[in-house]
Amino acid sequence: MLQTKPLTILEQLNNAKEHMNDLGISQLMVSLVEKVDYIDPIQFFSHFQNQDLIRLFWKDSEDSFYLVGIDQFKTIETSQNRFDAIQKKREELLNQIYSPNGAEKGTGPVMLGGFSFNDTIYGEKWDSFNSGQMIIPKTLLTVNEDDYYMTYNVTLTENTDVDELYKELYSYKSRSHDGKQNSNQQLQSTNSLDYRNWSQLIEKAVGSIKNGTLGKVVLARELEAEFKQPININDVLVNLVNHQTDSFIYIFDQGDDAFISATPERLVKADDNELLSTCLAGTIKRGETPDEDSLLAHQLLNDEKNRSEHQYVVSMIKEAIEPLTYSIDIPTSPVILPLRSLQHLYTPVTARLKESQTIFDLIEKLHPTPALGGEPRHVAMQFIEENEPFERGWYAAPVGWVDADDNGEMAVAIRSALINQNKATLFAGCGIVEESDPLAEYEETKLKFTPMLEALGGTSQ
Ligand SMILES: C=C(O[C@H]1C=CC=C(C(=O)O)[C@@H]1O)C(=O)O
Ligand SMILES: [Mg+2]
Repeated sequence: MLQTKPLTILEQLNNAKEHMNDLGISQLMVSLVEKVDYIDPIQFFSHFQNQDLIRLFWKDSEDSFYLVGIDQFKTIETSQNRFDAIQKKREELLNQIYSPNGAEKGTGPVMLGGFSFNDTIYGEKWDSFNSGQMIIPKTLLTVNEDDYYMTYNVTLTENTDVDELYKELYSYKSRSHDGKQNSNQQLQSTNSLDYRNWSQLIEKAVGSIKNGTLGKVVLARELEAEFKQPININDVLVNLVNHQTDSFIYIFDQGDDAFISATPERLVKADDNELLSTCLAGTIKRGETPDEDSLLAHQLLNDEKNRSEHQYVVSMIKEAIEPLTYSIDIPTSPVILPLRSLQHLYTPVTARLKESQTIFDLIEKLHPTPALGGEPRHVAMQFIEENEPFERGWYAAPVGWVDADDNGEMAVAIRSALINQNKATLFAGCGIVEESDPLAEYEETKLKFTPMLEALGGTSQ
């Protein structure tokens, strides 16, 4: 077969301008894609610090797929009915964007963003976050295994000078960047819900479980940490990439406020009509030695309380997905997913989707799973809203990306932090079932704070 040479960006721009003239319109949004040589995604992200630009970062849990989005080309936001509203606005927007290159997965008018845990979001801390925020960046780097792509999203008008615009697209290459590192970050203080209040909260939940109102509920606490110097997001990213290798890494950096997560939990991945989801619930620490480690793993696999926490998630995901699929594959028992400082019970879910559902339909069905909310879902959500003494914001909510062909992936933003200057608010929660003991659950949240606290430069809690 005759292989045609891919068009250069300049050729694509000229073609798009011609296309616009042919259509007789005065303005056209265009998504241009080119295959490029190796670019380090972490360095690329870091390059744009201190430029007042929104920066978005995504790494998948296999360490094989990265997206780095810089600046906003188009942003869609919602304050209510978040999944449905975003999907409708997205469709409208995509219909107007001309993508002359049949795009590779994760290139072209890709949207990156996230949602809040609840349908609405409140509180000063979360002022610059909406209940749904998806962004098509101006410039996007896509790394898929060994393939590298740049996407440029632009608006052409009658007056656009294509040669000028072409130069502008590449101007980022010559901008200098501030590579200063805060290697000696020092934690000054931390503040979180004290144990007495925590244990009252857990006892209340266990009471509701015993009287049959609830099956399971996930309760969390926030930890406010203050550092000596402003937190350097680039440093945090490097720490997370180095230490949380089996996690998704997600950053939504708006300059003054950044939300960061290094989460092992996938909500949903849509790859053509193949669906992947993950049941992750049930936790124990890692051992100091390989022997202790496997003893702990064995203990976790055979622990009734943790198995019950896990089973709620498996049953709910199965029930939610089954009607949408031709076939679904869920192993009958979980395996261990070891992370750097803790290990989880893990059951992968694979399914073949019946018809093309958008990733937002799937999120709507799945969020929140009983790994983040509880069972029954509405009762658990209400219990959380009435009893947890803080606003979850984007904690435990879907974050990720979707391309124009509906390929995409959403993780659940646990092991996360909201960062503002020298302050960070960290979040960690745990699944409460009938056998839950407040002290053990408190220790579990401590374990879950550790990776992010260490990445921020602190070590103690
Ligand atoms: C809610 C969190 O973890 C969930 C995910 C894995 C294991 C969990 C657990 O064992 O309790 C939680 O359900 C969190 O880290 O904030
Ligand atoms: Mg647990």
